[in-house]
Amino acid sequence: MPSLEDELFPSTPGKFKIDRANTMNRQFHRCFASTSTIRYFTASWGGIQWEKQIRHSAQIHRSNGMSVLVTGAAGFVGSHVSLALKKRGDGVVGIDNFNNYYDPSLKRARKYLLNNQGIFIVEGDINDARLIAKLFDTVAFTHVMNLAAQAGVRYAMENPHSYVHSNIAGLVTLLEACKSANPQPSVVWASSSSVYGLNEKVPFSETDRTDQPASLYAATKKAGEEITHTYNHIYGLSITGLRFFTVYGPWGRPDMAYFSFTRNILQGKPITVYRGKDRADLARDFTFIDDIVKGCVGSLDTSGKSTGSGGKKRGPAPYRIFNLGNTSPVTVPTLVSILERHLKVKAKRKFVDMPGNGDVPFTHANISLAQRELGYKPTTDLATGLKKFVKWYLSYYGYNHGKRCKLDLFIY
Ligand SMILES: O=C(O)[C@H]1O[C@H](OP(=O)(O)OP(=O)(O)OC[C@H]2O[C@@H](n3ccc(=O)[nH]c3=O)[C@H](O)[C@@H]2O)[C@H](O)[C@@H](O)[C@@H]1O
Repeated sequence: MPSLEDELFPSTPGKFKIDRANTMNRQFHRCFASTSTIRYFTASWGGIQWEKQIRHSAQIHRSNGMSVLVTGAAGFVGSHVSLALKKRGDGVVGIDNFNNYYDPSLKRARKYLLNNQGIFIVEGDINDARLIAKLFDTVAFTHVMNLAAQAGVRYAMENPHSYVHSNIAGLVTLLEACKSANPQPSVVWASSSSVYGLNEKVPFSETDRTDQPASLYAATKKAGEEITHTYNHIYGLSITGLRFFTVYGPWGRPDMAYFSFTRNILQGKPITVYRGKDRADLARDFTFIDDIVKGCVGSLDTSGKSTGSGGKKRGPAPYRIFNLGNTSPVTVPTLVSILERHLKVKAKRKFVDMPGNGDVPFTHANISLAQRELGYKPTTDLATGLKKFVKWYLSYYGYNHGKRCKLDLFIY
């Protein structure tokens, strides 16, 4: 029988001790920032004690291990990847700005779990060049896993500047630090399936055109692919960009459809199901978090070295882009039916024509390149993955046999 921690963080085989009482005592407040202003929390950093914690967290506990700076470490993918790396003995230091795009208490809960495993998360923004430089002064990171980003396709119409802030300006600040670091780290970062935009050729291959983004979000991710290319070309940074396909699972993002549908279904509220042209169902190549974690770790393991020093390229370095999908698209109405089955509650569907807000009708990944180069092989179908998500959701938000439990807020 799987342990509680395996259920909470299924991507991390083995035993982590988790304080059950504390991780359960949490209430959900809101989905994401209701105004167009994202709050970026600033925190103080530096000092002997702080540096000691960073070094301790970055310590490697296996031969040929790596020390990885994970940005967005309190985020969905970031927290899972950090734990998986730590678990196998790599050194991990996290950074996260804990913004309020969605309920920050969920990010705090993830941080709490990571802290319990000896992972230190710096509260700060990747736009803070002094902070990033300080981190590189303190630790010679072998790898950077950049998962800090402004996510969400439709929110880009509400708050376009937050996408430029994190996905472009923040990325450049981070790459500047990487290029100047000695030794330079290898960089793996999160792009998105949304770069395929209006591409109609299926399944989507890495060589397909990506010059027709349908949202500003997609445009900033595509810009990231071009920006990282220049750092590879000029400075010799080893770069791997991962095009994630609608990642879902336990500890996921409340702004995503599977998560908000679950909440509404349980609360007896209607859910809005978008439909495409001629009332066609929309479909996504939903990919389970454990599979994504394997793809991220495989990318770090095969990244190859950066070749620059003193800010100068000394030879060609790897530049790679991979699809990380499931190769098995599922329609949104089917997603809803699976949730109904797992929740044992009927959804109140409201069908609406897809608004022109950046959505694309379908995604479908060709993963043969990742399979060949990374040994990437997704193993979780949507029904199985959603079952794990629902189980986590019910325990995290304190549902008990259909009834909402009254729980205290957890104070960190
Ligand atoms: O893979 C990706 O590239 C992207 O996947 C997701 O974006 P999306 O696929 O739009 O995921 P959801 O927001 O969860 O939407 C899933 C599907 O549900 C539909 N949907 C969404 C919300 C809603 O209220 N109703 C509804 O039918 C959407 O149109 C879409 O077809 C993430 O939110 C992005 O951050 C990520 O980069």
